[in-house]
Amino acid sequence: MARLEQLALTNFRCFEHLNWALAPGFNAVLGANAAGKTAIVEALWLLATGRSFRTARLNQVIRHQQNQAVVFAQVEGHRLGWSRTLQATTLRLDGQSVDTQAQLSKKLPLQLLTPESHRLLEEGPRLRRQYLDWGGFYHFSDFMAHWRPWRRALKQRNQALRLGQPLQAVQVWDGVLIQHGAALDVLRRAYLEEILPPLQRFVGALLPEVTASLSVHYRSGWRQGLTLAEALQESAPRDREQRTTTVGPHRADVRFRFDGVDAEVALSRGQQKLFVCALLLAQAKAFQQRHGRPVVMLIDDLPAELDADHRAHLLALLAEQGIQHVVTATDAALLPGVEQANTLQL
Ligand SMILES: Nc1ncnc2c1ncn2[C@@H]1O[C@H](COP(=O)(O)OP(=O)(O)OP(=O)(O)O)[C@@H](O)[C@H]1O
Repeated sequence: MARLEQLALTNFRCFEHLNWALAPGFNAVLGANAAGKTAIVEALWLLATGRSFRTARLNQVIRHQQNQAVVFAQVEGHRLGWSRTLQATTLRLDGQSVDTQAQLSKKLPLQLLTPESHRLLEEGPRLRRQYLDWGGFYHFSDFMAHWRPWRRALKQRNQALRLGQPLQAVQVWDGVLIQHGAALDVLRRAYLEEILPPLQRFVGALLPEVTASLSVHYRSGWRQGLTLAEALQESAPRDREQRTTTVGPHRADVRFRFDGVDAEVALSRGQQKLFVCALLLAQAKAFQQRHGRPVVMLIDDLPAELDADHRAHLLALLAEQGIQHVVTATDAALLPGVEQANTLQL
């Protein structure tokens, strides 16, 4: 069972030292405002993804007047470490330095729900692509073998366009871009097809009052009916004019509709949050089916915008799916079933 066993923080945000042993199921973090609940969720997310959902400037996580923040976790016996000095980030796995974030991410499949999670539906496609690529990364062993060269080629091509280099210097990247970009598109489509049945089931369970039928609309990032090669050919004059690559998997999107109406319009804010839960649970299910072990789910400020019944329902679903979860709240009374949880009181 995928299990986060221990978390230790040193000079991370408001914590000088924190050491917490986690339980396999329900873990609750309780504390007043500014006690550091979100900091705990942030630390785990940093370890698993290399990114903070609060800031792009990672130095901010270093405790004031200190010069290094360290996050350590034990996951299924593996020791994962992330540390940040004012100059650099260092990653460690089982005592050895590692070069890529992906090596840590593979060991700690985390999902995150925060009071901002409805942005997945409301904002532009970037977060929805991240959602898709979280899936691709864990679901297909060759995903990174396509993603890395594709991303590098895209960066170089955009650089050539930005510098106004001759057509030849731009198109020299097209072969790699097309080969790996088209492969990514196939994987993203395949992943969506796989998560649709569990998504429909979880929507039924969490939003029983919604009778409208759900449909998923994927867009590759280039005009339908064209291959990526044809689309790049067609967009060449526009790319030169805009000095960037205007078509490709970096422009992909996926939209969710209920009876043809976009989810962010058809659903209330609370329902949107539950729908995002269903999206995460569908991924968790696909992960479990593929790897035979569950993900770990982080829920920061569960009470925000969910009423008591829906909170209870969501927690029951997580328990039923065998998903280890870390849930924060200001008050124990807001977390149904908290008596059975492993609780960290800040
Ligand atoms: N680099 C830092 N060094 C020291 N303290 C910090 C640092 N960054 C943030 N803090 C403090 O850490 C505290 C914890 O904030 P955090 O947002 O994690 O708390 P929280 O329990 O999630 O609060 P809320 O319930 O209000 O969302 C805040 O008081 C903040 O000012």
